[in-house]
Amino acid sequence: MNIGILGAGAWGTALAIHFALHSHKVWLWTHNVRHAQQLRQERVNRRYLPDFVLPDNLAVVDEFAAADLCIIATPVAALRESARKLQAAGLGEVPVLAACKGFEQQTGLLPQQVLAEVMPANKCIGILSGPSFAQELAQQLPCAVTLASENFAWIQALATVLNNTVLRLYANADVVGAAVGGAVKNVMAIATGIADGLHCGINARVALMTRGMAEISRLNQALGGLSATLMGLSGMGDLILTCTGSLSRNRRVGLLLAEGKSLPEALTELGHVAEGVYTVEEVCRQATSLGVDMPITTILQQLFEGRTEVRALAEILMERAPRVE
Ligand SMILES: NC(=O)C1=CN([C@@H]2O[C@H](COP(=O)(O)OP(=O)(O)OC[C@H]3O[C@@H](n4cnc5c(N)ncnc54)[C@H](OP(=O)(O)O)[C@@H]3O)[C@@H](O)[C@H]2O)C=CC1
Ligand SMILES: O=C(CO)COP(=O)(O)O
Repeated sequence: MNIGILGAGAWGTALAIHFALHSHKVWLWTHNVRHAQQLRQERVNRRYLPDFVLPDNLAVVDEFAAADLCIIATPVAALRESARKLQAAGLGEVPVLAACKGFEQQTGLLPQQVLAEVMPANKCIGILSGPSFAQELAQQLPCAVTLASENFAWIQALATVLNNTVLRLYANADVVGAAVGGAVKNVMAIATGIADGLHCGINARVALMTRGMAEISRLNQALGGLSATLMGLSGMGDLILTCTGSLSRNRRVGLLLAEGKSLPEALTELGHVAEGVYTVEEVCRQATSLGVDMPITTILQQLFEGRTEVRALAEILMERAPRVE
């Protein structure tokens, strides 16, 4: 296939390298012209994914070229703008996947809903989600992810075409469930990072992950996603990876907060996007309007707004009234 990838951060670059190594012809675009020049000159993404050479069949472009599939791998905050650029370039009906995880701020839309708004004539809109650290995919280590779309015939065919011995793709028609799991697990990764950084122990980590999944399930149900999807790669799979894996940037933010860093300091030190930070506010807004109880997300919102301190989090969560499971 001819695959176009928007966003030359860690994830866009890893996907581009992976698909190029598996015989697809790939173009990679970044909004940052100087970064594009550096990529073309050195053939290595020094800023976001060092140590991996860009294969010859991967072109770093300034203008979008024709494509059979476009993948938007920018942060969610840049998804709408990137989709608009595709639409303006005449690629608005090319099959498209969002590879970012989160809710759009202000609108509260999930990635596939943003794409549908910007590209109303596109019949093939989906998301790529699931447990997948960029570093490991770039290394060509085995990985399994979810491709989800309301257009199930298309997404199933796409999963078959893209499937290879390194990346196994599972098709799913429940795009809401897949996107909710992918978005909110980042919030739980920040929470477990904090707990681990404060040496609360493994019991606490697993309690947060499990009760985190309970609150993700409540939100998912209220938004119309299926609970079965949360048992899969884009739900439980990505929750486990991100809450326990040392490569997770969201988990790292939690660890830095536990060290006493402020949120801006933690994000500067990270140098990458941590979507959970932006997801917290939107999830709280939706949870309130839908009447969904999300105590872990709510406590993080209080922390980010300076209404509580990192050392008080465990006590606040543990002091809540007993509930049934
Ligand atoms: N890294 C990973 O392992 C995985 C990440 N994801 C998801 O992929 C998405 C991207 O993450 P990741 O690549 O890791 O992030 P990074 O922080 O590594 O890179 C972000 C990239 O987005 C670019 N960008 C920022 N603003 C814009 C904009 N307005 N228009 C176009 N591009 C922009 C940045 O460019 P510049 O800095 O030059 O401005 C940079 O190239 C996130 O939603 C993340 O959750 C999903 C699975 C795995
Ligand atoms: O989504 C991811 C892996 O599936 C990446 O998580 P982080 O953004 O926390 O690194």
